[in-house]
Amino acid sequence: MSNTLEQSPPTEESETLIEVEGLKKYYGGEGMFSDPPVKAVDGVSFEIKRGETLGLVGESGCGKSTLGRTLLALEIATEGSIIYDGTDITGLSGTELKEWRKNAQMVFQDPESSLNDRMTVGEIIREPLDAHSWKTMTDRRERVLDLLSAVGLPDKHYFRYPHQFSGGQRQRIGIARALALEPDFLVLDEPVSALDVSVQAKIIRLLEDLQEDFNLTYLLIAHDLSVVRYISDRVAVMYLGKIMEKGETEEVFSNASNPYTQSLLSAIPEPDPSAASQRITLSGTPPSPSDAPAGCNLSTRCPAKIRPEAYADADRDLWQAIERFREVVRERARVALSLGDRVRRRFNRFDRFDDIEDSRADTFDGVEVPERVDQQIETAVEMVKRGEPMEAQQHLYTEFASVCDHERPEMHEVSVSGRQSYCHRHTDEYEDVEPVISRRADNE
Ligand SMILES: Nc1ncnc2c1ncn2[C@@H]1O[C@H](COP(=O)(O)OP(=O)(O)OP(=O)(O)O)[C@@H](O)[C@H]1O
Repeated sequence: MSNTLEQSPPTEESETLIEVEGLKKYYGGEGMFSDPPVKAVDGVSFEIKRGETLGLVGESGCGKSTLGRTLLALEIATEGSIIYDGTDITGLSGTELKEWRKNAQMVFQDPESSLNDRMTVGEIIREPLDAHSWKTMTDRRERVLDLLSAVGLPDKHYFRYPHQFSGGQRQRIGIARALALEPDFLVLDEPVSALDVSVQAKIIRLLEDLQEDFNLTYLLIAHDLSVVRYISDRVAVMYLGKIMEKGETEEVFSNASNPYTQSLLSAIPEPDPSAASQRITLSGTPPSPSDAPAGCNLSTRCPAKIRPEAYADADRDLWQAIERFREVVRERARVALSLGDRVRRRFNRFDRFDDIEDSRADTFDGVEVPERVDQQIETAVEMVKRGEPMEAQQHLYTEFASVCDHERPEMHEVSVSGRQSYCHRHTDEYEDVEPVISRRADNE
């Protein structure tokens, strides 16, 4: 690589480049009569050290891209701080923000749509330099040529158009453009997931080489856990806007502590079928980020959920049916009743929720239901039928809820290297995650 790409001489630097504290990004919900906000990122804290790669994993919709965009100040944080090299960037605006933006760039998932097909490759890579009036036109042209060579593309591509290239080449162009202003930090948002497997390996190698050459710091967002494991120094696992576990990559992959991480990792196919490990499934579907549970975010699906004393030894199928039924009632409680509904309710003529009987039959089909449970369910069903689903929800909550439903866990340190996990079970008061999950898998 030529001298024009050299970084400025090292100054006295702290080891941490980015420190995020209590960061939230909510969409909507500001108006008095508006729907509740979408809590895409809901209070996350972590740091990224200079020159390292932090992998960010989690199911689709858990808030990874929003977090990445907020770190680049492409979204305005709702709350919390992002200290970048000593400066809180959530307070920047105008020229200060424009100036700061040189430091941090994004590489997008889809090289098909992220490049402007009407511009030549040279213009695409040069655009950020033009926007920042970087040096002279001749310097800019030279820099683009250096960047092309840095990402493994020949000079002759300068005057071609993106549609003339393969997916891998287009991603190289995207990377060159992201590097144009000599950033220290890149958010790589699914940088290889749209590419063929053979091309993926080459792009990953390129990203590694560039990181070393320019001492780059990466946040790597990816759903392919093997890519994350390969390239990341540390990993953060997200679920419904929260970080559930974070720590050194190998530790998280080989010895996860959080029930969510364990479930996510158990879905990776085992290369050696004889060593088949247990698949840990989460029940139900993820709640909406505009209606997250009040306690632990995972409480509606957790395979290691703490149960109230009276149900500690309940059969797994029975417990899952109870949780599912609570979800059914919760859904009914979300339905806004019309004026007519409310009048009918007043005159005991309300029948809109009579189908709750069918839902109950479906949910408990084939499950042996003890009398105590049956009575509680019956009371709740009657309440729902009367048009009082919120009361039914509260009734079930009183009988079946635990600390997981009503209290947010804390981040607990779970290893000597400082790995942290967000779960009530990491306190002395409760049994550890592991034995609970395996006992429940054996159906107790
Ligand atoms: N501009 C927006 N306005 C409203 N809601 C949004 C906006 N952007 C994202 N969301 C919502 O925020 C939540 C998190 O979305 P986000 O794209 O960050 O998740 P993700 O983990 O990156 O998902 P994926 O892996 O599918 O890209 C989703 O429920 C999404 O619908």
